[in-house]
Amino acid sequence: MTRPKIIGLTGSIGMGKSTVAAMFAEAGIPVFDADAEVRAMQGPGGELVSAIEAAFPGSTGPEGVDRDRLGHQVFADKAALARLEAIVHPAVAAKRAAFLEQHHDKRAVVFDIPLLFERGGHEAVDTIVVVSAPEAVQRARVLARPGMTPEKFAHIFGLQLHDTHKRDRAHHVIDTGTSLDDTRAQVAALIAAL
Ligand SMILES: CC(C)(COP(=O)(O)OP(=O)(O)OC[C@H]1O[C@@H](n2cnc3c(N)ncnc32)[C@H](O)[C@@H]1O)[C@@H](O)C(=O)NCCC(=O)NCCS
Ligand SMILES: Nc1ncnc2c1ncn2[C@@H]1O[C@H](COP(=O)(O)OP(=O)(O)OP(=O)(O)O)[C@@H](O)[C@H]1O
Repeated sequence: MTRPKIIGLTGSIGMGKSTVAAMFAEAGIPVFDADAEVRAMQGPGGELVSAIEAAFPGSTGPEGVDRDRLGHQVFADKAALARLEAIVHPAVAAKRAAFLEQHHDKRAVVFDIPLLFERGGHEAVDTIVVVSAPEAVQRARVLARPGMTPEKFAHIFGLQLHDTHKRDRAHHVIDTGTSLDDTRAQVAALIAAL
């Protein structure tokens, strides 16, 4: 059976992955958004809410998981983060398989996966695209987000494979340190080349 070419899209915090994923979607390529799937499953009535409440008592409410609160708890505690990942990642993998099934007749799809290198999965894609920007740009973008602090950024930064290593292992790098138009042109050129 033929299947679509799978483009694995990844990049560290604030590098512009979601923005670039939206550019692929605009170009007509279906995008599996791992973060969005997680948010939906953690949202009101979401399928992971009760398992997360059981593992992290008090972390959920009528609106589902309180992500800010849970984030503060797990980003500074590797064992707690591993427990959360053990709940979340198998559910994401199931959604990804269903997405692939749904788009089995397409020529290409994008898997937007923040932790593609860190948690494996890069073997399961046909080509790896890393979004990257200078560290100062990354830092400025992230610190401009509501609720972000230098400490939280430092914790998350330390949990992720360094951008240099991601770029070394990429088949293609999209530079987001420039203008949005320039980035969109890079995405268009990449789609044409693939
Ligand atoms: C802990 C949670 C609730 C915090 O949510 P919050 O909205 O505050 O942060 P957000 O999800 O936007 O993440 C902020 C940054 O941290 C990164 N990040 C998220 N989870 C992880 C992780 N397990 N390891 C390393 N970095 C991570 C994201 O890629 C992003 O760059 C949420 O990140 C979560 O449920 N994480 C576990 C699931 C997971 O691994 N998701 C990412 C891949 S699917
Ligand atoms: N050339 C560019 N390419 C991509 N993003 C850009 C560019 N110039 C500015 N930005 C801005 O940088 C921010 C990147 O955020 P985005 O949510 O896409 O990052 P992310 O890598 O998905 O983050 P996270 O991993 O934390 O979820 C956006 O606010 C976007 O508008």
